[in-house]
Amino acid sequence: MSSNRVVIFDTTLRDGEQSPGASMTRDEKLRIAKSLERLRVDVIEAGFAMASQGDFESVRAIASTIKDSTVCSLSRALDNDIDRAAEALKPAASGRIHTFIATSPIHMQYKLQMEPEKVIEQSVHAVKRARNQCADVEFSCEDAGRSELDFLCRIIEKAIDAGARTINIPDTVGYALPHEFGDTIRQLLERIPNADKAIFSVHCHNDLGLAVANSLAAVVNGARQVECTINGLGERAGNASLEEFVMGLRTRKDSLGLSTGIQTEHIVPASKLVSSITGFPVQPNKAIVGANAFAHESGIHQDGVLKHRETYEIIKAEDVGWNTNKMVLGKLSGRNAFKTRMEELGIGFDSKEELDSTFKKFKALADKKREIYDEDLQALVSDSRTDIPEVYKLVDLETGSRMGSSPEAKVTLAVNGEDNDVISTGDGAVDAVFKAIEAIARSGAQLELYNVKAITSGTDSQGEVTVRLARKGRIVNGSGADTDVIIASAKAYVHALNLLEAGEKRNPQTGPI
Ligand SMILES: CC(=O)SCCNC(=O)CCNC(=O)[C@H](O)C(C)(C)COP(=O)(O)OP(=O)(O)OC[C@H]1O[C@@H](n2cnc3c(N)ncnc32)[C@H](O)[C@@H]1OP(=O)(O)O
Ligand SMILES: CC(C)C(=O)C(=O)O
Ligand SMILES: [Mg+2]
Repeated sequence: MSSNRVVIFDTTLRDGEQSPGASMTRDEKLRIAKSLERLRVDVIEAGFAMASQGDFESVRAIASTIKDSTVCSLSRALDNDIDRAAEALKPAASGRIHTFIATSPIHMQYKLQMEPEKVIEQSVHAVKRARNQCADVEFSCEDAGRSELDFLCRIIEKAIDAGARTINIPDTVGYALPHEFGDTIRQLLERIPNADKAIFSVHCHNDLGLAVANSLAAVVNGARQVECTINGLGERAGNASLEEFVMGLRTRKDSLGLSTGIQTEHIVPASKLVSSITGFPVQPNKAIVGANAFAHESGIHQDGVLKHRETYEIIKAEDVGWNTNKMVLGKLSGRNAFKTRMEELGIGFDSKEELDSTFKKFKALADKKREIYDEDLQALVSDSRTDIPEVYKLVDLETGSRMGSSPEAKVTLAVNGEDNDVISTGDGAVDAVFKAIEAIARSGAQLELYNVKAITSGTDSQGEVTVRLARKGRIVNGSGADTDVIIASAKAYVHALNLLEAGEKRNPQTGPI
């Protein structure tokens, strides 16, 4: 392996599972392990064999199935733990025992209640015992981020002599700052005489949101394995996120000169699988795998991306497994994105004026509605393209409802350009509106059908109303759309009246117009 290659050690199934509420069954872990193998993760930490019979069986099942990644089990620096890990890993094509012990003064004194010399002695014993059963042994100095450098140098030198081939420096409580952590790695590599006999690894937690930054600082200073998890899952605030670290390295190869073996186009499917199995949703603005990571809503950005993608994107969505980037139409969008989306829907514009007037309607709708869907756009155009004379025009509408009394509607309807006001009551607000319109129009038409449909889901959805009116053997379907369903109903009724006036005929054989 080249010295510029960083080993990716995924611990979603071990540290990731330590996220409260993220525990996984054996079969779920196996599915995730297969997806990690597809990603070409170098090492999969499958669990902590000593933790429970279930975890032992998960490690064993993964060790029996996975062929292209090394399968690893965690163990304390205790004989029984190590033996249990070795037992679980027996079927592995390539297995690793990962043994650890805390090295910080606070952990040694209060948690382990052991003298530092005893910690060194127990580590050496543990590494040797692990090496007797497995060629690939990793040793971790838990809470290295708060350990004394001299002590780290001493214990690591002895662990390497005992046979550890990977030395992991965890920032267990996410305390380190990138410049400090990078410096620790550099000093360890410089000061430990046998450092060249092992790969130095880091395992960073995200308590200060610095896990990926610290991991990057570590590889810049010579670490060549990074422990991470899909979606940044892990104890407390989580571990360094695999997708962010890997894409950081890949995107900034110009500056870092380092690479991994990860097949990045499998990142998003892996993220979705982990999220669905654990029930931990991915926040929309999460880098790389969040739903908004490649979405553009504002007009200036959309225009830039449409002209040249790299103006606002440093990664191609397809490279990490999204189908494509996306333009989200909303009140901040501009003409270029609007026109492009309409063209994708097969809707062209004959003139700039037509584009401008439809765009104006789109902006008015977007002011009322948070997200505009394709169906909204289609409704917008069909509303504005029905080419009929406007004998009736809805000018204003006011409704009032109170429990225990009939709703009231005040409608202002222009007939051939002349405004008329009427107030009506009805069995419901819509009935009151229709009665008010009829009181002015006196169309003599029969209401044959009234239908409301939410064009999209959500309470801010546009309601699309269809009103079918019949008069003297003619039947017409009027339609109207609005985020206010009462207004949509009034628009649909008036549209139907105009269709009747336009004399569009019903062919009884072919159904309504
Ligand atoms: C930083 C990390 O992520 S470390 C990994 C954390 N993950 C887990 O703990 C999940 C799995 N853990 C478990 O299922 C259980 O804690 C077990 C099975 C490992 C141990 O359970 P128990 O025997 O009941 O011990 P308990 O969890 O209460 O306490 C841990 C013991 O291990 C000791 N210990 C902790 N780390 C180590 C270590 N690396 N090497 C040796 N002993 C250790 C503690 O000092 C304590 O010993 P004590 O009981 O003599 O005081
Ligand atoms: C067991 C070790 C590597 C760990 O998870 C930590 O220190 O955070
Ligand atoms: Mg950890």
